[in-house]
Amino acid sequence: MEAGLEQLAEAEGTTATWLKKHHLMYTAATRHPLILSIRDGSIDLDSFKRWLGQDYLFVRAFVPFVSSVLLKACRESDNNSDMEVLLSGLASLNGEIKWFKKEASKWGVVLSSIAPQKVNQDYCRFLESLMGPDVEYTVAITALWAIEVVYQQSFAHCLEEGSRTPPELAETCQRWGNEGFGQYCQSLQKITDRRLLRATNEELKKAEVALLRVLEHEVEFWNMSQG
Ligand SMILES: Cc1ncc(CNC=O)c(N)n1
Repeated sequence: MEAGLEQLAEAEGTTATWLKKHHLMYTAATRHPLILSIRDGSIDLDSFKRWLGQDYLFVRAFVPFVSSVLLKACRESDNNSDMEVLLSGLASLNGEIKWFKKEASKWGVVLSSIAPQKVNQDYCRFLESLMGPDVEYTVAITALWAIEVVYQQSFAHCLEEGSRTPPELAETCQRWGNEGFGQYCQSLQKITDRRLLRATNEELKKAEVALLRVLEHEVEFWNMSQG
């Protein structure tokens, strides 16, 4: 088993069980050819720029989604530290949007003229479907954890020993591959596992489906960026 998966499995929570059960999908999302091409230095820079522009639009749509999870936590959570974890995640998106703008200008990507591609629209629509008051906190936080952990595991892979990530892409990999973001993902995973322990069978089903949908959307997002 890979080091990343082993680490996640240590907690032995429901999320770890699901990642093992769906390891093919999980690996497809976290070891996508686009990520492997960053890691081995063969990345086509047009793919990177396409990803950058589309991901900026995604992150703008991601902000209201994270806010909606924060709102659910405030209303439904049995543990008041959840709010602090989610608030820190929301706050870091402020710096992230600024970073996208700076990074785009560095690469000559004009963000104002980028239209979302269909795959991106579909993913954003999926986020919207999770924002309603009818969606349980447990289901929404499962999706949020999955979205974040895919990026954390993908970009951390590009920073591991032996990777040949081009220096001009190091900052991008650091953004999601850094230790702090890893801790944030672990906090989300702990919250998710705690909620899943108390979930009804129906909620468990919905949460597992949400995880799978996230993994599918993430694979599609990388595919779209590769062109
Ligand atoms: C498509 C996608 N998935 C996950 C993330 C990571 N979350 C926030 O930045 C992201 N930026 N884009």
